[in-house]
Amino acid sequence: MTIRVFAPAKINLTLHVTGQRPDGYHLLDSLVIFADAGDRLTFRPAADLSLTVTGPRAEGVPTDGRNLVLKAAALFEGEQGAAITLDKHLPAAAGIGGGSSDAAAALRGLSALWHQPLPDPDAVLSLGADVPVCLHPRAMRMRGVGEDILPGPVLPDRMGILLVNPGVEVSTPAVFKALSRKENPSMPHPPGWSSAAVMAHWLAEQRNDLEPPARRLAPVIREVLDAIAATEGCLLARMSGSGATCFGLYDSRAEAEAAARIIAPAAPHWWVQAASPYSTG
Ligand SMILES: C[C@@](CO)(OP(=O)(O)O)[C@H](O)COP(=O)(O)OP(=O)(O)OC[C@H]1O[C@@H](n2ccc(N)nc2=O)[C@H](O)[C@@H]1O
Ligand SMILES: Nc1ncnc2c1ncn2[C@@H]1O[C@H](COP(=O)(O)OP(=O)(O)O)[C@@H](O)[C@H]1O
Repeated sequence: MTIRVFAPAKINLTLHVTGQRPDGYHLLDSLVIFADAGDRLTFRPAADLSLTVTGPRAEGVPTDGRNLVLKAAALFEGEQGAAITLDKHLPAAAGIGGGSSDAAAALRGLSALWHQPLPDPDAVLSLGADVPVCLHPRAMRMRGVGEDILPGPVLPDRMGILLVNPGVEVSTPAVFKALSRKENPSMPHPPGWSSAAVMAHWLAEQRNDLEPPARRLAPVIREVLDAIAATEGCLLARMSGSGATCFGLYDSRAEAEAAARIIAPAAPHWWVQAASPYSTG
């Protein structure tokens, strides 16, 4: 028996930082979607627990107990075996939740393999603020420090996404620390949208509050945003999470793919990926 779980890239279409808790964690209000670009995990029965990391973005990803996949496995009752393979396609520490999405995929895969319920919500949150939302890979509104999640709006039938990462790792705590103003307005209720253009118009009124501090720490983010914004048909260019990955929105996947064909050869060291929204339905 082999269980396969896809771990899609997370995109913060908006990221409003609305306050800070006494323990230092920030309060967020974020519209999150997922892309059909991501990592692939397989789970097979085995006497011992093991993790093998493969794929084009495997380099530098920990294979020991620091890997969020093994941290997720440790939340289940008892010591059980599984041979886990993580086929890594997403850049790490990139603001698109690669590790968090892997952790959520591991929770789902091991729950099925071991016939155990998912760990309780506090345990899931202890893996990372992004892990609860990654357990529900569809349009979601995320609040609190990441634990308060509810279904988001229905996305337009047709839209294209471009993801671009300049290969610079940005530390999430460092970006939060560099944020000058912690109390910013929350996001209005996201309505449904009839098209990607109408959606982008609404999103343009919203913000990623982590973009200015991330740009100060990694000025190349400005170049990435400019490159995306200059492509034909780009409706919105913004950074995701704490960066440095930025996204572009387009009316169709074909337009996102055309933009990727412009940017990739001009910046061979950047990770450039066209995608569509991912949804488990
Ligand atoms: C900023 C976001 C937005 O979706 O995305 P990424 O840039 O990581 O993709 C997330 O909140 C990140 O989630 P995640 O990466 O799981 O965070 P954690 O491991 O729990 O926390 C890393 C560090 O970020 C800071 N942190 C994180 C979440 C939060 N609500 N407030 C914070 O201040 C803390 O300094 C914490 O030590
Ligand atoms: N499965 C994993 N994939 C990627 N990084 C991981 C994984 N498990 C642990 N890590 C560690 O987590 C850190 C943050 O990775 P990631 O979740 O991809 O970033 P972000 O939170 O910015 O989206 C990395 O620096 C890496 O060392």
